[in-house]
Amino acid sequence: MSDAYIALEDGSVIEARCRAPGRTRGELVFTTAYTGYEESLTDPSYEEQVLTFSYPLIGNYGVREERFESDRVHPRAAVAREFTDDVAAWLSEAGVPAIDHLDTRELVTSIRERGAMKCGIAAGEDATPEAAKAELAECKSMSDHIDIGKRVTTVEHTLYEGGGEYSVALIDCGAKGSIISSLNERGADVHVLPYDASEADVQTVDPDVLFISNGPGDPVNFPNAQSLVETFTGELPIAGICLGQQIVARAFNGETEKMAFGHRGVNQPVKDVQTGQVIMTTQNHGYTVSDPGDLDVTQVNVNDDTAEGLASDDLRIITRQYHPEANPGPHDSLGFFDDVLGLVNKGTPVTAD
Ligand SMILES: NC(=O)CC[C@H](N)C(=O)O
Repeated sequence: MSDAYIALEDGSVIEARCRAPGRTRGELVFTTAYTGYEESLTDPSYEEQVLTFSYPLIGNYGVREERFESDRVHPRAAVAREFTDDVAAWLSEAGVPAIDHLDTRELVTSIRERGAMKCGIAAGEDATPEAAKAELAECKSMSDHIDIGKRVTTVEHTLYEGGGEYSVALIDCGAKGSIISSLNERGADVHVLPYDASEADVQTVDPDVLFISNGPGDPVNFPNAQSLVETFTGELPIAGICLGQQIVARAFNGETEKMAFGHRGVNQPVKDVQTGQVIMTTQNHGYTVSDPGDLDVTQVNVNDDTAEGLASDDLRIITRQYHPEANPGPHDSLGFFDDVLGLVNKGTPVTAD
């Protein structure tokens, strides 16, 4: 008798071992990253998702809080071939179900073939296949989580000081901590503002840059951040990462769409359209910019040609679909933060009339 089950949208129910008990549901996604489980498990972009690690052994270098990207675990559950006791204890304490001892190669293959699926999990002494199926029956699609921003944003304006050379207003749609520290390290004070901050809230901090963070779910569900971009275009340089790129694109008449299974890993090759240079990037997204609207596509994914970087030189706008802050992952793209702050000294654009 197993003590854990995961029920998938394709009708299958897979037996597993309980490593942290509980019942839950979410969109089943996978990451191919072989390191960085602490960063991924605390990345707010995974809210409402169940994270499967394709790398088989998760936890082999322990659990250290200084590597966390936020103050809590965000995926609703975690799945691996084998979790170490450290990770199992951490997730148990956090109240986040974890299951292992299942064939994650098979699971990842079926996500690749069918696309990200809804799933239900039951783990613990009283777990049954029926309980996992009952969770699945309650699972909403990612786009239907219309209030997802509220669950991951800061409640109030918080200042992270970085020396005061620049001032950045970061609209927190579920920001990773290392975006803040990457800006702090370059001399920028970062004012983290709630995802529903008003135009006046932004004006109050008198920023040099408006920055839209990463975050979970469908960019359609972040209309306030989109209207801030529309309001401050031309007035301030604007930057965005991941969900931030998608929101900025939508503000410029662009479109976003859901991908089959998304990009989640630390070895996604990205090519700069102008220079032809390829860098390795960290990614975690299930939506993509299908139409850049009035912005230029400056970088593309080498595997599938999707938009990885957008810009408008005149309007001082620069975004990335991948995670330049890495954590986990290669540091090829840290220069993005220098480029963003470099926009400040370019001065206000001359508007054509
Ligand atoms: N990391 C992110 O910001 C994720 C963006 C968005 N939630 C997506 O899945 O595409």
